[in-house]
Formats: sequence, C-alpha cells, structure tokens
Amino acid sequence: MATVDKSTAGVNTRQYHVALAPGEVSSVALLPGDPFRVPLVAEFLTDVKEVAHNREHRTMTGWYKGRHITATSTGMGCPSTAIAVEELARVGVTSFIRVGSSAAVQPGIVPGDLLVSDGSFRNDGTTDAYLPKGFPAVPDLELTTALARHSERIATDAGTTAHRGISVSDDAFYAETPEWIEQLNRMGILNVEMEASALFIVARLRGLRAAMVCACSSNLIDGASLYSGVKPALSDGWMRSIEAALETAVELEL
Ligand SMILES: O=P(O)(O)O[C@H]1O[C@H](CO)[C@@H](O)[C@H]1O
Ligand SMILES: O=c1cc[nH]c(=O)[nH]1
Repeated sequence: MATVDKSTAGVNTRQYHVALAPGEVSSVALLPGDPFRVPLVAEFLTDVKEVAHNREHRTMTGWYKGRHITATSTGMGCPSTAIAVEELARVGVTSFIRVGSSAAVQPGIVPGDLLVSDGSFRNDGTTDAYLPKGFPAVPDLELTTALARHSERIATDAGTTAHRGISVSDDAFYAETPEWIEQLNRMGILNVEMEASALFIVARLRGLRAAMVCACSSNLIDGASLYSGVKPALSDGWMRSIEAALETAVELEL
C-alpha cells in the first residue's frame, strides 16, 4: 500500500486549502476568523496585496512600521484553524496572533473590551487527534506578555478595558447551555471562543509561536448580547485588537 504521509506531503509547495506558496507570506500572521475581517487588518498596512482566497481562507499581506505582515482568516472552529496553521507553517509563517471575537463569561466585561488568553480549556475535538486531553493548550509566553501590554495600553487610551485569563474553545456555538455557561463562570474561565485550542496545540507541536487577543462580542453572564445592537462596540474592539497584535509583531520583530 502506498500510504500518504501527511506530515511531509505538500511541504514547500502551494497549499491545498489556504492556496499559498512559499515566498507569498511573512513570518508572522494575524488570524481573524472571518474572511471579511482580513481587510480590517489591511487598513493598518501599506502596499497591500490580496494573495489568495480559497474557501474560508482569505490572505492579504502588507507592511506595518517596517515589518512584513500577513493576515489569513481561519474560518470558524478548530478543524479549519488547525488546517490554516499547518499550511501557513509549511509556507514560512512562524508566529501567529489570533485576533478574534469572543463572549465573556465573567461579570463586568463589556462588548469592545479586549480579552487576552493565558491558555485554552480544550473543549474541542480537533486537538484530541493531536495530543491527549491532559496536555495544556498554552500560548507562547513572551508573545502573550507583549500582546497583553499593548492591549492594556490601547484599550485604556480608548477608555475601555483589557482583561487576561483562561479562555475555552467550544465546538458547538448553539449547544452552549445556561448550565454550561454557569459552569465556565464558576471555573473562573474568562471567555468562550472556538479556535484557540487548535492554534495553541498545533503551534506547540510544530515549534511555532502563538497568542490570542479577542474583542468581547457579548457577555453571557451579564446578558449583553451580540444580537442586540453591540456591533459598533465590537468593530471598535476588533480594530484595537489588530493594533495590539501589530504592535506586538513590531516590538518582538516577529
Ligand atoms: O469572530 P471569530 O474570530 O470567528 O471568533 C468567534 O466568532 C465565531 C462564532 O460566532 C467563532 O469563530 C468564534 O470563535
Ligand atoms: O457565544 C459565543 C460568542 C462568541 N463566540 C463564541 O464562540 N461563542
């Protein structure tokens, strides 16, 4: 049998899902979930190019304060995020900063606040295919420290707040029951989103660096819902999260 070894197949060629080849990306990538948020990253950049758009993975590149920057959308959830990180690494990306949206599960956090992850509770299925559940999904600590500092400064300057703590990656947006939300709150989890576990686990396993800052879209404890007119606050939060990620890339020369 001529079994394909996916750990080496396609390395250094144009990638099957993200449709990128070596030489088309920088060493650092910002990762929003939504392809329509990639142009928000591009608003901060000069000499912008749309390099690829295949399925949910849209990629633009450009320059920010002398650093070459890539932005690629992951799509929603851990499966497509793991694919994006694996393929981006195969064409030369070594550092990843997710700029996401996320719901808070602690009181007092409002839409537009920034949420920096110190680690992800792996409530997803994808990362189980990589490592046993007991293995922690942790971001790169130097990257996270810088990202938290820039988030704090940028949020404060805008009259908002940056928070830091453990996030959870769920697989099933509409299966999050009130009981589950209460449990997360009692565990001291800061926020819920759907991609960080895959990002942190794949990055650790492949010797890459990763971190995450999200804009708060809603508060599932306080009842501030993303379905009831918080969109401008969320958009402002996305821009602040992107700026914090870009400043981190400049400071650490990623
Ligand atoms: O806005 P993004 O970055 O996609 O993040 C969040 O939004 C989606 C759910 O609405 C999930 O992908 C979740 O993680
Ligand atoms: O409830 C929510 C809100 C944003 N993102 C999530 O993953 N869940």
